[in-house]
Parts: sequence; structure tokens; C-alpha cells
Amino acid sequence: MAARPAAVIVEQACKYYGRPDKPDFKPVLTQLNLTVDRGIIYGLLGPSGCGKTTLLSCIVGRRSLDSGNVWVLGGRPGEKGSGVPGPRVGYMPQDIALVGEFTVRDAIYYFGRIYGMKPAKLKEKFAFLSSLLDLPNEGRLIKSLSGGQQRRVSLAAALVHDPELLILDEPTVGLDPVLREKIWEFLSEVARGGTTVIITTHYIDETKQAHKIGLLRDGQLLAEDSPEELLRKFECDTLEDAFLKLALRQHEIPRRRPTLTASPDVIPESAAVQYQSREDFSVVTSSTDVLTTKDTPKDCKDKAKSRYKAVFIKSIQQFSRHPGGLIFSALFPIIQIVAFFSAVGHDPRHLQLAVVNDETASSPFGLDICSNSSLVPIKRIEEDDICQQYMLSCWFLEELEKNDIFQIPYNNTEDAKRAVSTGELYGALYFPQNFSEALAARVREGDVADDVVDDSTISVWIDVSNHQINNFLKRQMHRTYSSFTKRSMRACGRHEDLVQTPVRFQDPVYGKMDTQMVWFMAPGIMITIIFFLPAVVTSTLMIGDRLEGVWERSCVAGVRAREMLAVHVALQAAVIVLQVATYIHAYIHTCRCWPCTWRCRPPSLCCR
Ligand SMILES: Nc1ncnc2c1ncn2[C@@H]1O[C@H](COP(=O)(O)OP(=O)(O)OP(=O)(O)O)[C@@H](O)[C@H]1O
Repeated sequence: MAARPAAVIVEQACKYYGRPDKPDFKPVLTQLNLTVDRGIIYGLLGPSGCGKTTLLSCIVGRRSLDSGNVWVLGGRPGEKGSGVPGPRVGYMPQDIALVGEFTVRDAIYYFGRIYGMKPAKLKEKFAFLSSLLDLPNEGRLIKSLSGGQQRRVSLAAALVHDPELLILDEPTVGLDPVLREKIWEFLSEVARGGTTVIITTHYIDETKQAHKIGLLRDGQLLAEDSPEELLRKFECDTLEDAFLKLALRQHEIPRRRPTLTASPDVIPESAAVQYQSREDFSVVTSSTDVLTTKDTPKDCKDKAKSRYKAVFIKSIQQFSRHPGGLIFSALFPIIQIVAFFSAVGHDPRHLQLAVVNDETASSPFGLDICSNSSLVPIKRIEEDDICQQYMLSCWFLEELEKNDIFQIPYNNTEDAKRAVSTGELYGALYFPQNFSEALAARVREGDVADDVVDDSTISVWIDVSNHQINNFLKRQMHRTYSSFTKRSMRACGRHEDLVQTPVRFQDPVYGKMDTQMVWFMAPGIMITIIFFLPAVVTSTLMIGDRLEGVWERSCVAGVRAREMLAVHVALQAAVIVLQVATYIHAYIHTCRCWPCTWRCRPPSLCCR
């Protein structure tokens, strides 16, 4: 066999999807051997689902074989310094795999930048490809192009850097015959210049312009030869007929288990795969053999800087040309903050408590006594310096209402507690029958019996499952007690703080005594939004890239996942810095414009 250097060698390749013990197990490549010589056009033909794309993705290093070997341009795909994936290969996947927000120019420039092309060279190449492939206006967005136009841009992106190996997965689908012819002429020209082209297509007849054709079916190569040889061997006028004959002959032979050999029976001896043993490979048989100095490309130094630059520009273009995303980024924090300040974290309002008031129930007016305008709970007799106290529970409930807590009367504590346990009310209060009398005795005499202490005590049952409401109720109860006792002491002509809790909170050093929950929660919410938003934006862009195939294509061009991630992190860090600056500005502004009562540092920022 003529020893022509091979660009791609696939040896005994097996690839399957799923697990053998699962129903979705699917063998795709079965003991496949294939060799593509350098500087030729190799047409890979086969029906839909026969494994062409899978084979190509193994060649470009995006998938690995389950068994067997693949060598590309003298190295193993994915091996350090092999240049594959990377600048040595130009890959046009079946899907368009271009960012929809790119303009035609951006799309080509993106890949040119990844490969580290100089701007002048890139400009020149772009002009050449525009005219060769009749590309639409350079300023048009990819997402606004027709399918055929998008395909042409995608092809141009694969050709931009003059790769050594071109892998084109159905590049001519949807293109008119004239353009298809033009593309084939161009491919022949690049092949003459030494570039190897592997092309898959559904238009079998156009592959007669290829130097060699591989007919793939059910993961096996049925035949591999030049178009003329195939036509001659199968005595057909068209390649389609030849393929049909081969397929029929394959079916005539009882199928074997795919783990056996590559059905040599179905391949006519002359057309059978020529590389049956290691010795037959004219160039390489192991990865150590193939990585010779000769094969290692001179211009294969790591162009990480160019890749970072390309991905950075791409991300900015993607971000800035996505009006929805931009509006979302700008408005989302504002909407969140406004929604939070107006809906969450404020003190609860109009809470209702069950009240069992045995004191008023035993009065001549019943429970309505508290609404009687002629009621006088404290009557002071100056001469004897004593206070007569009556229905003090009414004053307590009045003070409670001033603190925004309202009463729902209940007849007994069992019913009141049931209302709390079923979630109808947040708490229940109980006033004993001789509450006022016992309280007066307790204050007046100090040393009283236990039952007097009990009778002068208001019992409270609250639902503590809601932390904020529970705390609020306790706070309001203390306030009510405070204002109630002050009022009672004043009415009796005593010092109003006489029966206050003997702990006094002075003016706070920072902040305000009655600060609402919202002010404490706001910083946490802002920080959450600051970190949540970039995470959403980054994941949206990444998922979008994955779904559109841009991620995959960028990886084949040599960009690493960590590089894409690093660019996103850097970009979002910049957005976070901007957002923090905005929040700090808003904070300082609020401090200046609000009374200097809440936590402002330095205090000099506060309004005086
Ligand atoms: N990720 C995957 N998981 C499971 N099965 C897969 C996966 N990718 C491909 N397949 C299956 O493997 C088989 C070969 O798929 P592949 O895309 O390689 O075929 P193809 O020859 O390129 O087809 P077409 O010409 O229609 O693009 C198909 O049956 C497909 O359903």
C-alpha cells in the first residue's frame, strides 16, 4: 500500500451510549477502522443515525471511545500539545452552534480571536470568506438570518484560521446547488494546499468530488475507496446505487453480535477496509510513535490570552445585545428591593387576641362595661390618700388597642386556647375575676398571699411558631403593661414609674429604639440579590451556550471550560462591584435624607 501520511486513523473503535444492562443501551460504532490520508477530501456517508456525528466528535476529542484508538494529525485528541481540540482543526457541527446575538462579523471574529489571529489577517480572511460564501451583511444578527445563511456563516467560522484538518458535518444542507458547487471547489483547493477535509453529507452524489468515500452503516464501515473505484466495483452509475447495493448485501448476511468483527463478509474483498492489522498503518501504531517532532505543529503554543480575549468579547456582546437580560439585570434588584420594603419585614398590623375577661363578665354590664363612657376605673380619695380601683382590665385592653392589638372576646380559656391552636388567633389573654382588687392590694401592701398574686396576674398564651409575630406580641404586651401602669399610677397621684420594670433602656448609642425588622433584613436581602443575580445571568448564558452548541464548538476550537467560567466570574464580579457601588450610594443618600436615628456610620453622614 502506498505510504501516504495519515491525518486520521481510527482503529477498532467501539462506542456506545447508555449502560449495557439498561434498555437504552445503544452501540453506535462497532470495531470501526478508518484512515484518512493527509490532503484529501474524505466523504463520510451513511444514513441518519448510523454514527457519523459520534465518530466525528471522537475525532475532534469531544467524546472518547469505549474501546479502540484514534489518532489525529499525529497525536491523540485531547492530549497536551496535540492541537486537537484546538487550532489544528476546523469544526463545523451539524447544528449552527453560533451565538444568536452575534453579528455575522462577530461570529467569524470570535473564532479568529480564539485561534489568536492578528486583526489584519482576520479582516482579510473575513473579506475572502464573505465573497466565497456569499455571506449576508456583516452587521446582521445571526438569529435574524435564514437557515441557509446561518449555515454559510457557520462554515466560514470553521474555515477562518486555515486549519490542517477540516471536519464538516453536513455543511451543504439547505444550500443552493451553485453555492454547493462553489464550496466543493473551495474544498478541493484547500485539499490541494495540504488541508485534510472530512465531510459528511446527505447529498451522496456530491461526494463524487471527494478523493475517498467511507460508507458507514450501523456503526460499521461497509466500504472505503475512491468514488470511481466504488462505482467500478459495484458496477453502478451512481454512488447512491452503490450504497444501496452494499446495504442490501449487509442485510442478506445474518447479523452477528456487534462485539464481533466488522462484518468482513459484507464487504467485497477489493472494497474491504484496507487497514486490517497494525502493520498496515503506514504511519503510526501508537501514540508514542505518532508524537514525533515532525508531527508536532510549530504554531501550537498555548494561546490562552487570545482565548480569554475572545470569550470575554463574546460574553459582553451576548450580555449587551440581550435587551431582556439587560432590563432584567437593571430592574430585578430594584423590583426586589421595592417588593421587599413594601411587603416583608414590617411590624405586623391589626393582630387579634382572644380575651377571656372574667372581671368584666361578672360586672352588671357584662363584657360591654369597657365601652361604657361613664366607667371610671380609678377613683382617688384625697383625704384618705387611697385609690379605689375598678375594672382595670378595661384600661389594659384600651392600652393594648393603642398598640395595634385587638381583642376578640371568648367566654372561657379552653375556647380561647383552641382558637390559638387552630391558627385563628395568635394568642389568648385571661383576666381573673377580681383582677383590679388584687392588683390594688398587691401594689398597696407589697406582701400579699399567693392567691392575690395569681389574681392580679394576666395570663397570656401565644403561638410561638411565628418568630416575628411572637416577638412583636411580647414587645407590645410589655409596652401595654408599661403605659397601663403609668396611667394607673398617674391617676392615683403616684410616681408613674413606681411599678415599672426596674430596668431602663436609655437612648440607643446607634439607631432607634423602635427600629423595624425591615432595616435589619435589608442588607441581607441586598447581598443575596447581589450574588443571586450574577449566578442567574451566568447560568442562563452557560445553559444557552450549551443548548445552542456554542459551548461544544468553542471547546473544539480549544477554549477550556475553566476559561469560559473564569470570564463569566470576572464579568459578574464587575457587575457586582457596580451594584455594590450603587447600593453604597443609595445607603449614604438614605442616611443623609432620613432623620439620624438608625444605624449610620460614620454618624457625620446623618442629617442633624
Ligand atoms: N448523547 C446521546 N445519548 C444517547 N444516544 C445518542 C446520543 N447521541 C447520539 N445518540 C444515538 O446514537 C446514534 C448515532 O447518532 P449520530 O448523531 O452519531 O448519528 P448520525 O449518523 O450523525 O445521524 P444524522 O445523519 O441524522 O445526524 C443515533 O441512534 C442516536 O440516537
